[in-house]
Amino acid sequence: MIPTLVLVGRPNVGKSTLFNRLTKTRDALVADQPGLTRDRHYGVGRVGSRDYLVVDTAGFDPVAKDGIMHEMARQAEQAIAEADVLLFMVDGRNGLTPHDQEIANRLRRVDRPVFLVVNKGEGMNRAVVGAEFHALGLGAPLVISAAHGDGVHPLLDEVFEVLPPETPEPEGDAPGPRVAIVGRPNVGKSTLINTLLGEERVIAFDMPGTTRDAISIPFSRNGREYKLIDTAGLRRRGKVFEAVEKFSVIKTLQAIEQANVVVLVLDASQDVSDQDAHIAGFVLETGRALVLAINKWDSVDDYRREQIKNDVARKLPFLSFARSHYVSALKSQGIGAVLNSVDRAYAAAMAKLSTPKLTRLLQEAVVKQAPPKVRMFRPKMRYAHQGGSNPPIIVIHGTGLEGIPASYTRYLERCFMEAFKLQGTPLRIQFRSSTNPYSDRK
Ligand SMILES: Nc1nc2c(ncn2[C@@H]2O[C@H](COP(=O)(O)OP(=O)(O)OP(=O)(O)O)[C@@H](O)[C@H]2O)c(=O)[nH]1
Ligand SMILES: Nc1nc2c(ncn2[C@@H]2O[C@H](COP(=O)(O)OP(=O)(O)OP(=O)(O)O)[C@@H](O)[C@H]2O)c(=O)[nH]1
Repeated sequence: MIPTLVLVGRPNVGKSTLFNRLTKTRDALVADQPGLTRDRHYGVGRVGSRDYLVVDTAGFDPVAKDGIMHEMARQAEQAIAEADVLLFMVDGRNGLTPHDQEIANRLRRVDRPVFLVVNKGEGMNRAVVGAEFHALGLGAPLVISAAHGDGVHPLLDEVFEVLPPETPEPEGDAPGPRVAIVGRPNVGKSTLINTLLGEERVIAFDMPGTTRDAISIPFSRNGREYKLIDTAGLRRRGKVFEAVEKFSVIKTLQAIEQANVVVLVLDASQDVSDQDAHIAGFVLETGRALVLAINKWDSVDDYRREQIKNDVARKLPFLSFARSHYVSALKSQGIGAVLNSVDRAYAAAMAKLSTPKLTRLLQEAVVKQAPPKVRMFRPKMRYAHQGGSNPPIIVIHGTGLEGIPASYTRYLERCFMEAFKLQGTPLRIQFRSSTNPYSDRK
């Protein structure tokens, strides 16, 4: 399971600066997508081969009793409860404040590793800056500069030191794609899961009391196998499944990370909300294959149906690669079609793209439309090969590729998607430029 790092600290200590730095690595993989707004509080990052989730609990105030501050505190509490590691940030220039003390008191009761991170330490003597924070009783202060990046890698090294080593995917246990059913509260996820699992043969199911970070539930339908990733701690009660935990953004994001294919459930009776858009944006960032299920179709009239179709197209334009289905989880309508699209999206996500075909398509695409000149030079693309699956990654080699605009990258994406008929998965293009223009002339 992807580990979760949660940033806490009073306002202005530099949490969002560190958040941006910790999530920059993976962001860079997603070409600028029109309409995509990122959730500034949840992100993914990678160091070496390890992925992690980062949560910024901006505005966390442990003493707020009501109002918006109270609501934010509640969310921060949930994040703290679900964290694998807490990064408690303080401001090395401002020194220790009573507010820091309060947060420290709260964090001392947490049974998870807490790292005391002293920010804004650039150009200062680390031992001196850190000294007064020893008094917080949260271990040795780690002095960093989030703005400049100093000390951030050593911090991550220490974090990964205390985390359990990466467990390989439990492959081989059951065949078929891992599917995550996600969406904001009340859109009908549990109903959909019950429709899927209730009717179908559930091959095996772990009963209560099993591990916290289980579990995928294998099931089969029409002779095909799937593994449903459990986002809410499902428990079987009689014939139906019940979620033991309430909606959790962190669990949702972890499920997306673990999935091969995500089914994003939207509620046809409601407009697309920021929360829908943020979950959708996260799916795109992780590169998972995607199917849209617009649920509660039974409850809306024709006028509303047109409205919601337009709303989805307008607010989630970056999901146009995914197939949409209009379903009723309650009445079990349209569910088979969703699973057919899951199969297709999975096949596309895992497609094998041959080097000769990729290179030929690349050359054809360039002939049809050459990349724009960057300063004086026209980028030269020589060949392409596949660099990964789920999402398929196409690596293009050549010279002068650094300045290729996102719009041209999207043009190439479209060419490849059409030629290989890749429906339901995003595609990533990476450029490898040789600095020496002669080096790859054989
Ligand atoms: N000198 C210095 N300033 C920094 C550093 N990191 C952040 N800052 C500055 O500190 C201020 C607050 O940074 P933010 O990242 O917005 O702080 P925050 O903790 O997210 O604040 P809230 O969103 O209010 O919770 C900004 O003006 C940053 O430019 C650093 O490493 N050194
Ligand atoms: N009319 C109609 N109602 C539905 C449909 N699917 C779900 N509902 C209703 O929507 C409500 C929420 O459904 P849930 O399945 O609990 O939604 P959820 O997304 O799991 O909600 P959380 O557990 O809060 O995340 C319930 O009252 C369902 O009966 C549908 O296809 N049509």
